[in-house]
Amino acid sequence: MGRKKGTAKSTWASFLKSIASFNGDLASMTAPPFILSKTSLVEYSAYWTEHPELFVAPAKEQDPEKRALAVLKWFLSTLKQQYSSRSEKLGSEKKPLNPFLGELFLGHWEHETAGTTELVSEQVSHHPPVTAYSIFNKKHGVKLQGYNGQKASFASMTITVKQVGLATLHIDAFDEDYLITLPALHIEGLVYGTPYVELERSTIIQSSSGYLAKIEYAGKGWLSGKKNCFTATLQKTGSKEILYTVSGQWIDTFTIKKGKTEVDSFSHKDHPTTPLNISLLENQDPLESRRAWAKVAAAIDEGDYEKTGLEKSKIENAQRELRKKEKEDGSPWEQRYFTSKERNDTVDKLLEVAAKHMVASGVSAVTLDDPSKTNGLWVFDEQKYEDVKSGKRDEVLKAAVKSVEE
Ligand SMILES: CCC(=O)OC[C@H](C)CC[C@H]1O[C@H]2C[C@H]3[C@@H]4CC=C5C[C@@H](O)CC[C@]5(C)[C@H]4CC[C@]3(C)[C@H]2[C@@H]1C
Repeated sequence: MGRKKGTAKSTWASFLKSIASFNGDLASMTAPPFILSKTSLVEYSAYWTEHPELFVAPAKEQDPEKRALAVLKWFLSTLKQQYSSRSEKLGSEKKPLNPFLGELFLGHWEHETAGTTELVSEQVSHHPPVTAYSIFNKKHGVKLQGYNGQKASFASMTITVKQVGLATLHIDAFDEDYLITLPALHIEGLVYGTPYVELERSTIIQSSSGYLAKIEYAGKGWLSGKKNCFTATLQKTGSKEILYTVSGQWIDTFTIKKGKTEVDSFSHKDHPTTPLNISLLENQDPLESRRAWAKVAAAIDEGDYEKTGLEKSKIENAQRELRKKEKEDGSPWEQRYFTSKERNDTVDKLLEVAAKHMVASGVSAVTLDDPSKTNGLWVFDEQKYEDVKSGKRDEVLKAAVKSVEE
């Protein structure tokens, strides 16, 4: 794009000055055009399963300890795509498009051994922005669902992001659940104009079968001056005995040890990701992300930032009109695939076991998000999903789409 180095430097410098007056709402930041990504945040749910073979591996483990280890290995394999794939593909972290309420991202992965893995991702809240997702592989009976939002702050030239939300994995064959908490992150490299994500503090995976994994994240100058490092341990509920330790870089290679013996390792260069299949734009529902943002994406590709702004404000104004109308009619927007609940006994039970286990096994507490304090828990509604598929909700959906398209 026709951007002279000089202008970029000055726009980036004025951008950094603007962040200093940051109010915590990432979406409201007007980032300079070259940092804008044409990808909407609603697409980020796909990063959980770009290695479907690892996602379904736990369902094949008869031994509960090895199953818990397989879940930890899958989780660790998702971090590179989640937090570093833009830097890798685009040269730096980018600012995603801020999804509108009801925005959808639907797709599926086809893998020779894992079979079909389906993705449903929906922007269930706009103020504050919350994305909910359900990813399931029927052949192996593995289901992941979760939701996330972000609380951001800015200090000493660094944007720090605390993630709000959580994920739960269910393995049908063993009727087993895993609670997964989300890492905090900060954006490094802002001053140099090449921002990238560094994860921080720690997260846990607590299984209903009584295994607790804890992952501690660290950046440069911690392990060996390398960035994006972590160490992880797997323990049995209440026991101080460490069953496995995992360490390395989540953007590259990590090894799994039982005591001093290396029993497994994972390296991204040996594990290419499986591409996600999504429908052609003309076959997509008007609320599907890439169809809805097509004009904005084209303007960003052309480097025509004026047109980008114009097309973006068209979508944003239509949304504001819609909210106003819903308020007048007293008919608030209805989420298509997800329902908000105050409590969910699976999550409550796992949060309780995790908290007890961390005390009993001397694991220093991590921030266990109590869902009720984070504007409710968003759960995938299988009935809503089947009704949409069977066409039972066509009338409702047509009305919703019509209101957006007007
Ligand atoms: C807003 C100021 C601005 O544009 O600064 C420019 C810089 C690109 C830094 C801010 C943006 O950095 C992006 C990184 C995004 C997170 C990356 C991965 C995930 C994991 C996923 O499962 C959930 C979403 C999450 C947490 C992304 C949230 C949004 C982040 C922080 C983008 C920032 C706007």
